[in-house]
Amino acid sequence: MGFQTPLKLPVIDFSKPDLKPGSNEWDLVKGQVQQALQEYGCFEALFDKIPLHLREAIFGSLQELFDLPLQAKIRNVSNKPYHGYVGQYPQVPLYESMGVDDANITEKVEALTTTLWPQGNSSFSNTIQSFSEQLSELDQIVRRMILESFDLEKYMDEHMGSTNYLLRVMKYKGPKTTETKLGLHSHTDKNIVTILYQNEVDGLEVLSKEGEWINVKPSKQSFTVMIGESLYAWLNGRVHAPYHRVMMTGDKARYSAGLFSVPKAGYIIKAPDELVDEAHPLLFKPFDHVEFLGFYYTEAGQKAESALKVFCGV
Ligand SMILES: O=C(O)CCC(=O)C(=O)O
Ligand SMILES: [Fe+2]
Repeated sequence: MGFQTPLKLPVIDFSKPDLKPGSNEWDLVKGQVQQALQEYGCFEALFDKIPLHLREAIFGSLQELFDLPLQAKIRNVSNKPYHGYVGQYPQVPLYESMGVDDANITEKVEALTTTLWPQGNSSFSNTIQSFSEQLSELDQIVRRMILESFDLEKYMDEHMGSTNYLLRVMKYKGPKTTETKLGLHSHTDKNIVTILYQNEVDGLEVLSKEGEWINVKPSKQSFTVMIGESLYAWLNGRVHAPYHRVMMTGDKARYSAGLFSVPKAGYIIKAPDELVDEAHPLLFKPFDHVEFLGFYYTEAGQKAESALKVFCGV
């Protein structure tokens, strides 16, 4: 029995100062992105555009938020599942999360902040908004690179304009045991691109195509970029949307923040003709993401191995 090196996600550096569309640097990184997304659907991104003080402030804000009394947290309600406050679920007792819709838009974040803190909390709203806005730049760089990789430049404006940003922030209590406990069950994301940022407590695991769980151990400067099923469908299967889960040990709480680019209601996700041919038959009929989510959260949707296939598979 040989010693096996644990699998690791690819690391891609977006910190180069001359990372501009058309530059050699850009094309180099673009190739790495395409390869990582075909193989893993996920990679670790070094991205230094978010100042250190903001990266540190985000965890203070998360702690302050989750320390609020339950009566305050449940005031954040949403008609979309997982966009409001989620917690106290018996299946995942360690997990708690709060969604901030349109987290890059000041007025939206301020309105939610006032719901949670009627007296206001400008440091919270500023931190959440700035973090989301600055991180959305990485989402846009990655998506621009993906579209270029598949020669889909002509869809760039439509694609970029078809999404909103949801910031979902998470707290996983430490289970205070030595054995590992489930923090968040295995799932694929349903959106376009997800970018995760976490405190020093690891726990995220991503399933490789070969069926092995990869422990994600990002550095302090790193973000984890992951493909969701809506992008997988739009690209007619050209990139992978990986299963992932959170497993917790020890007594320290894990805080994480995920910036999700989410297709707008009413926008029909339809694979471009350029990506459909004999070798690549159409995988999914055109669909509305919000209608798909509606199905995903029904009993049939939760039971299905692939809710998307059941909902609109060809
Ligand atoms: O907390 C994490 O790192 C992962 C969260 C996640 O997978 C999700 O919210 O979809
Ligand atoms: Fe996820």
